Amino acid sequence: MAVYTDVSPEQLEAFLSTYDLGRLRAFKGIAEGVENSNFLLQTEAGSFILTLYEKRVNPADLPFFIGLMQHLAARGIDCPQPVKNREGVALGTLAGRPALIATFLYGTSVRRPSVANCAALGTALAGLHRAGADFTASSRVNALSVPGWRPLYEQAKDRADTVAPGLSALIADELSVLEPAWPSGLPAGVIHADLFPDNVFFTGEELTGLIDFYFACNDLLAYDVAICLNAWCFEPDGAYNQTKGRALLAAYRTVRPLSDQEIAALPMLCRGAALRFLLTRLVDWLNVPPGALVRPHDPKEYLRKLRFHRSVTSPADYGVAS
Ligand SMILES: Nc1ncnc2c1ncn2[C@@H]1O[C@H](COP(=O)(O)OP(=O)(O)O)[C@@H](O)[C@H]1O
Ligand SMILES: N[C@@H](CCOP(=O)(O)O)C(=O)O
Repeated sequence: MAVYTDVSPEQLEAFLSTYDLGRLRAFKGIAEGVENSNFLLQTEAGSFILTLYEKRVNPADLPFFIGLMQHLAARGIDCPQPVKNREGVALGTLAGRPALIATFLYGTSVRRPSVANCAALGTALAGLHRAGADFTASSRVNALSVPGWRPLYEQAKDRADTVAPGLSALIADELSVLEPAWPSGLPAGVIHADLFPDNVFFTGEELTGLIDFYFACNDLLAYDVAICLNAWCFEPDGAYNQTKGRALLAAYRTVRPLSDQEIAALPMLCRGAALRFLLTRLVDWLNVPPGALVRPHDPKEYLRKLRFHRSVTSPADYGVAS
């Protein structure tokens, strides 16, 4: 569950009184999510999401995340729109935490994405990349790109083999391949960087919302595509589903073409994306605080994906032709 900070009705009423959202009708904590405390608010003006930012979010990054959501929403992307208080300010403080009220998005996330869901995701991802192209008000370095991986490995290497035999050596080998060969010079811009199925809402087959922009940053656009191929196109048995990959990539390319260089780099980018999530999951898995209510994500899922990418010989294996 993800409510780390309790908020009393009195605190919330006082906070809400600085907004033009009417009186509070109801509020409840949201169990999903792992990073921040989220609440569903019902006020006289409708439904909203209240987020209290917890320890892993750097307050210095909040203007980037909030500015980005405002920018994307203004360009027609279905993402949470930060709500400003009567003084025109979106970011406030509640229960000692930085706090944001944002618009509520309708729809539900899918557990097992279909081919049609993958295609819709590809279209939405390319739309997000295009809409973010002129977001220049601020920028954010991707702390979880190549330079961030080795420090994570250092934290995990001594105990990695308790998760899977040989894992420590395999990660060391990956780092020695990826660090010197990581693509450069590809088109870059704002990426979501965590557009997993739990962060995408559908109503039927229609994609109705993208949420959780708290890993967004400036990085290679094709790296975001690689993150999504990893998150959307593998089956529960660990097999890559080329039909889903083909649908995702083809839909993406109808909105934002991929260059030959980006396509050629896909195998390396997919490997890197798998390693990035393997590493963060591994560190979290090995450091679950006693009594924690949040269940860490399984690092072995990303180990299986990484093994697939190591066996890839051509971008065509992902369902794309250059
Ligand atoms: N704007 C929104 N509209 C509707 N539901 C939302 C919205 N933002 C968050 N949620 C709900 O809150 C849950 C957790 O949000 P998320 O941003 O993924 O949290 P975390 O960053 O803590 O992982 C989501 O799974 C969703 O159910
Ligand atoms: N998507 C990441 C974990 C981040 O969780 P989120 O709830 O903030 O999307 C993973 O699967 O490892």
